[in-house]
Amino acid sequence: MDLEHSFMHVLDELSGHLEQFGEERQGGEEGQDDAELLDNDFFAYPPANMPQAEEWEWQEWNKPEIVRFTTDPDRMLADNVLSQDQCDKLLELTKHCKEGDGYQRKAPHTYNELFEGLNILDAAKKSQEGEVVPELSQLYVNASRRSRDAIAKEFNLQTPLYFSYTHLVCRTAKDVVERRDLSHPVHSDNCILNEATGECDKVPPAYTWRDYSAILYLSGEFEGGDFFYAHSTKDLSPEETVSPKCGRLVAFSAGKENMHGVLAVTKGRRCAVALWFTLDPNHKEATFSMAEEILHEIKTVS
Ligand SMILES: O=C(O)CCC(=O)C(=O)O
Ligand SMILES: [Fe+2]
Repeated sequence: MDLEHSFMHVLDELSGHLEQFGEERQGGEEGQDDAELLDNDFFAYPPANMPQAEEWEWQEWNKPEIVRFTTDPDRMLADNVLSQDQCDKLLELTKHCKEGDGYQRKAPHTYNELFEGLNILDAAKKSQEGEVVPELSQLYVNASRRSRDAIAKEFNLQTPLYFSYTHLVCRTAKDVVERRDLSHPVHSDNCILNEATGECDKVPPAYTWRDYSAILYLSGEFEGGDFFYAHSTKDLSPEETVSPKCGRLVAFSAGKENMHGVLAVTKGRRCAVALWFTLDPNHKEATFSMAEEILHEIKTVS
């Protein structure tokens, strides 16, 4: 076992034991200093008094790198959250995305691109029906959890961060020569912007319970499609742009302090896992646990 793997092994054990609160931690590889491992580890989060993931397959995962903390404490960016192989597998899963999925109301996306999605429960159900290899849906779950844990740790959250909606999405350029539109107009994820006044009202039909948002990108093999933060609710021009690439996670608090959008995807297909989180247990995504249960059942039966 190399160092990275033995390290992950120790954490694997640890996560299992933390789950049963108060239980003594066991094991650790011979010759390694546990305290040091914990100090150095990106995933010493969540602390013992918070809910832990049930089955967490650490071994496959690289250690992510926080590459940039902008001057804004409400924003983070991490690379290496997924390996190339994991991105490729999730891209394989995007073949099951459905056009327009996830938007009952008028979708905000441009007509000049095809928008497709697959939510976490539909992915698990497809595995149950034998349409999708279970490993792919499990990877979708694990990648989402890993993103959630990274965000909670980096934003130093003291209460649990719950999934509120999880969506594997792709935006594919159509054959349109001149584009002046955005792939996704500037918006906030929990309030409705009134462009005339610059007010962003945190009232229904906005998803007012969303506290944090994240996008985990699966590739950079397309043209256009940069994510950007706008200056403010009154100046929607890009302040800071981020180019998607495999394993890059962008995350931010979901309010008006982080107005954001996506530049036009002018060529190719841009896929990502879009994640929204809440601190309010009443708005916890029930479908996430349902997906986990289905996948657990599949594993137990097979
Ligand atoms: O895909 C992205 O980079 C951002 C998408 C977004 O902001 C959203 O779906 O609310
Ligand atoms: Fe958004």
